[in-house]
Amino acid sequence: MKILTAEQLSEADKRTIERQNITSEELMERAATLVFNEIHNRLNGAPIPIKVFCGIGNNGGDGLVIARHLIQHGYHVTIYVVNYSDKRSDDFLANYEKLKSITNDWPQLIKGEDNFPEINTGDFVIDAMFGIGLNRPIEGWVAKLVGLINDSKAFTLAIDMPSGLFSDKVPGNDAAVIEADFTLSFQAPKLVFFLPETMDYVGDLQILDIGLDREFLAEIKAPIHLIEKVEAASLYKPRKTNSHKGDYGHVLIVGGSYGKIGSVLLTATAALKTGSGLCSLYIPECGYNIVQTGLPEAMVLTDKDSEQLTTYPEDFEADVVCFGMGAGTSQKTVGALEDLLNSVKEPVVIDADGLNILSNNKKLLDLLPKDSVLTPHPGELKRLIGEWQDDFDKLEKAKDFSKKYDVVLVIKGAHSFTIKGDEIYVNNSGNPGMATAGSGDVLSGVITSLLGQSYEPLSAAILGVYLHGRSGDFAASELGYESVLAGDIAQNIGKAVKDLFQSEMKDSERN
Ligand SMILES: NC(=O)C1=CN([C@@H]2O[C@H](COP(=O)(O)OP(=O)(O)OC[C@H]3O[C@@H](n4cnc5c(N)ncnc54)[C@H](O)[C@@H]3O)[C@@H](O)[C@H]2O)[C@H](O)CC1
Ligand SMILES: [K+]
Repeated sequence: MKILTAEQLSEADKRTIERQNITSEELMERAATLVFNEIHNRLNGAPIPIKVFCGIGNNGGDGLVIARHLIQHGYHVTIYVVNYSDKRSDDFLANYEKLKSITNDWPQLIKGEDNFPEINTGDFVIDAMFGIGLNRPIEGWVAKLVGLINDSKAFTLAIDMPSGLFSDKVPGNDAAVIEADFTLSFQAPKLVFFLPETMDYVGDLQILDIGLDREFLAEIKAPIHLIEKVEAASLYKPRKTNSHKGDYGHVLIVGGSYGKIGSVLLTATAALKTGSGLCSLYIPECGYNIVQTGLPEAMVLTDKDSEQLTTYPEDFEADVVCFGMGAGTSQKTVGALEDLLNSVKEPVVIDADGLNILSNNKKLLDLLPKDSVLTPHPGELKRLIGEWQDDFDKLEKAKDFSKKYDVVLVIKGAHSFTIKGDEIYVNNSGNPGMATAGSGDVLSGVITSLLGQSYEPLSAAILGVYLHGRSGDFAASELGYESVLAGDIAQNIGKAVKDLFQSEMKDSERN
């Protein structure tokens, strides 16, 4: 799904009005009615106090439409007009008028702190103050009202965007932003819903298809995509009936050191579970028995050093090589990576200590084969690309890095970001149970396996990240977040692959 900017959405709005020959008021009615349906489906007539806070623009107009439908269906609704300006939009005014025919309870006008209502924890708050039209931080008494809503701990549903959140920048420290429990957003997700600095304001997210012009949406150039099941499934390459293990790649996993042999075991397990035909490991001698016992399906070669990697087996023929997990950063292991990069011409996967070695020896970056996949977590990324001011700046620096070294970057996080040049793919599978030791080693194994199975590097990264998250979702639905171990993620890869072609999951599997 394309992630769009506020400008692109406003343009889509205009085109829709032209091409569908409808008024903007009709579009607002359509969008806000969909929101009402979602609320009604969930509340099912419950007599809880609903407080709708409407701005004076079109986000406020949406709020008025939602309130009208709620009142008509017998809900206990109080409407507040947050009068931060007297310049009301036409569609706001039209819907303000429409209220007259259905209720005698006129909206309460808030012009300052004196008009603030009491908000109780048990209230249901609808935030329709600002949407994509916010163009400067919320200030003064409106900011205080945002604080009052947040402090109330009332369940808060944000319409289109939590008020105070911009679509294209991170709000400053101490900025007033609604901390929504749920956000119902129109037509396309906005980037800030997925960035570490802003995602917490959004709560649970649902995108409503409000029927904006299909042709326009299909044509519009969007360098940022949200990756969900359909997008992941479109990358998948089915297996041929008439095939053998040689068709699915031979991966070589290079890593491990004394006390950290488990990492390579996890990577190798994940590679085999993702479908690699053959899996070999190159590890220090101390890991030989551990790997041979723990994973009989894998083949093992050992370095002459018993505790760390010092060389790379140059004439070993593998389809893809992965380097780094548990390897340590000793000078001898730097030499091993240098040997590897001097002998391998196909894209490699570099993770963990492999990334730390690259950060400490920047000249090695120039040896990376084109389209190699690097999978840093934020700490490793900082060492690679330097400090950033905020998440938008981070993405710019990451894009520059990807272009400079011609590599695919996977920035791991709650929503992992896969970056190649100017293209960004935001992953939407996974859960907090996956924040556990070895989870990244499993991811490297999945991506390496896909590369070995002839997936293009970018596709291998995007699909690998999605499958890894989805495997974690299956593990968490069975075990609970706290009990998910990295090995459980690897054990569920098969379910994640099968699930690519199954329709929506049952509620019991949802996290
Ligand atoms: N795009 C769609 O698919 C649809 C969107 N709808 C809704 O419309 C809003 C956007 O409405 P708009 O009137 O452009 O902006 P807002 O309501 O977000 O803001 C109103 C107005 O406020 C001024 N302003 C901006 N920042 C501040 C500030 N800090 N303090 C005071 N005033 C401020 C500015 O002039 C804005 O124009 C979208 O989010 C949807 O909810 C349609 O209803 C359906 C289709
Ligand atoms: K809002």
